Amino acid sequence: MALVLDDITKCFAAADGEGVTTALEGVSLTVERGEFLSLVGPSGCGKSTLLRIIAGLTRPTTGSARLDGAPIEGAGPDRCVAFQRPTLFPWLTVEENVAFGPRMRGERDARRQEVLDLIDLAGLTEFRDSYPHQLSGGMAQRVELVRAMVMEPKVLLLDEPLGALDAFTRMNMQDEILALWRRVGCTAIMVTHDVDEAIYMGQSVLVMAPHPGRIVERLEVGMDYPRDRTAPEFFALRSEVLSRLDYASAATAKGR
Ligand SMILES: Nc1ncnc2c1ncn2[C@@H]1O[C@H](COP(=O)(O)OP(=O)(O)OP(=O)(O)O)[C@@H](O)[C@H]1O
Repeated sequence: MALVLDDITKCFAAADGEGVTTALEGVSLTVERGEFLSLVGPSGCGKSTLLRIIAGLTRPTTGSARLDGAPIEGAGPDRCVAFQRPTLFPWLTVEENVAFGPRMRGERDARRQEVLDLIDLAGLTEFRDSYPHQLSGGMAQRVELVRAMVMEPKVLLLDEPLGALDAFTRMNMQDEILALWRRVGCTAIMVTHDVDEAIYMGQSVLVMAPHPGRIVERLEVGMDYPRDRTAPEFFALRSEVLSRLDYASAATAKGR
């Protein structure tokens, strides 16, 4: 079974109060269980709207979204979102933040070892008793990810999770996210503005265009992990994604 989006359209009232913004039109997509999909496209092409529909935070205007055959009708513990700006509870320690979900489910004691293991895997054991304000941006982002993963979601939605980090931390975090993804075995869908990151991490890269928001192309990466960013296949794929994005940017200019 899989995540299946079927001919989704999403319209909003336009910001000027007149007319309609078609954030998504005719979006059909199947993501197999355990797959890692990267999503790239110019600003306004509907990436976040697509994630929000999968998360169940927004309903499509027409079309349907299903996970393992069941319609997505609202938020649920089988889908977790990790945001660019960590949304940690400032009054809880790292361990308490990660254990928050299990605690709410009445599983705090039963899942304690899992919580500690994930904290360890994210390299945060030393900071288990620290508070969010004592962490660097990269560490806080790792806690955000681990906090989502400990819920063992079927689908992990990553909305530009590394956008706020410096280039060096970002590259390390890409490897850490991949390690966590493999460990948890969930489906991952990640929005990014960074083409290299999309290719380095995703098994496929979905390129979108705006006006109306739609899928232009789905490119299979077909390289083993860990990927070599300097390999000729990597360069070739980057050119391919960039040329599709050029097409998408031309659509942006036309829509303005
Ligand atoms: N709640 C809303 N009300 C009205 N219009 C909206 C709403 N949410 C999104 N839109 C519009 O839908 C379109 C797609 O927005 P969305 O945020 O999904 O794009 P995006 O690709 O994630 O952009 P970015 O890369 O800048 O985050 C945009 O034109 C946006 O203005």
